[in-house]
Amino acid sequence: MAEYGTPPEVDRVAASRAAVAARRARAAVKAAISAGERNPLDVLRVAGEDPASVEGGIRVTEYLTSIPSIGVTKMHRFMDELGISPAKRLGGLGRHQRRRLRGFLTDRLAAQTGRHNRLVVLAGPTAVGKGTVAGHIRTHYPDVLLSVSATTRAPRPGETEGVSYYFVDDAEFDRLIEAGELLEWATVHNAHRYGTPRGPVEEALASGRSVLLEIDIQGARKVRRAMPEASLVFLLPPSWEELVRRLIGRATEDGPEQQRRLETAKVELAAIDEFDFEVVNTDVSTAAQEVVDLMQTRKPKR
Ligand SMILES: Nc1ncnc2c1ncn2[C@@H]1O[C@H](COP(=O)(O)OP(=O)(O)OP(=O)(O)O)[C@@H](O)[C@H]1O
Ligand SMILES: Nc1nc2c(ncn2[C@@H]2O[C@H](COP(=O)(O)O)[C@@H](O)[C@H]2O)c(=O)[nH]1
Repeated sequence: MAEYGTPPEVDRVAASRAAVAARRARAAVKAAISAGERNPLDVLRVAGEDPASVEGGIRVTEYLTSIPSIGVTKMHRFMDELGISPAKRLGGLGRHQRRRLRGFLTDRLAAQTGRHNRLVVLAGPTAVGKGTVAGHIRTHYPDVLLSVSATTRAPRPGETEGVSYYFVDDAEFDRLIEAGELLEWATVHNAHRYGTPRGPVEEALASGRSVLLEIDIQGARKVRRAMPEASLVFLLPPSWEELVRRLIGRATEDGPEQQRRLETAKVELAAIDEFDFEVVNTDVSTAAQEVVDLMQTRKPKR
């Protein structure tokens, strides 16, 4: 039977039905954005992760005009400013275009709600200095809440319960997950579980305080899903050699664990395009200042 194939008109009917279904699905997403039922930043995230998705098929022009308060005239101006061709679909944007569009919308939504990048996620490869930069912020910028994570790993010498981490056993970590008490959690370096307690973060944000999460990249992705308006900052080392030097110099892991972490670091560095901002940690206080600048109520530098 195979040599007979499908009659061309059957193919045409199937293709036109699929096109109608896709058009309807795109219209439904746009209607949900207009009605405020879907966060435009989340739609952009889905399109970036899967260009073949319904979200990926929406034209940028239609996407912008589905956002309340953006009419056709403003849309054309924004497209010019962002350097995006009117023919582009969300799933076809280059990484710089997607970042520019995301930054533009984050600032715009923040200006409308009066809330500016209050939740900042600091992530990056092992030993780049996330903990050091976050600690500097805790000491020098007391207005910022540095979230204290729960972890199943054992305390290291000098670490304090409730300041460094909440050190819990597996049963308690399971309970936290089941009770919905974690905003995100992940198994890091294939070893221990780490999670962000939801309560303190939500309370601080509700009271207008800025919050900093120092977490791994899987966690950053989960926060992006849960809170699309969060700003994701990727902390970079000045060089790969310096990263290795910092990991070995810290001497908190044995040789095989250092090797495992460096393998993970290579994968993590490849995720940089998913982030809104990059900060190079050459000098701790300069890097900390750059991160804090992203939380200020003025328009941040992108
Ligand atoms: N700007 C810097 N210049 C030189 N050394 C630094 C700098 N920032 C951090 N370090 C050092 O690098 C080492 C790693 O830093 P830190 O433990 O903060 O990294 P991390 O990113 O939190 O690591 P992990 O993800 O593995 O927990 C530490 O010894 C720290 O003192
Ligand atoms: N997803 C999450 N990752 C977290 C959290 N708290 C810390 N971390 C990350 O774990 C590694 C290892 O930390 P270490 O203290 O054992 O060296 C590091 O990359 C942290 O950023 C969290 O709540 N969620």
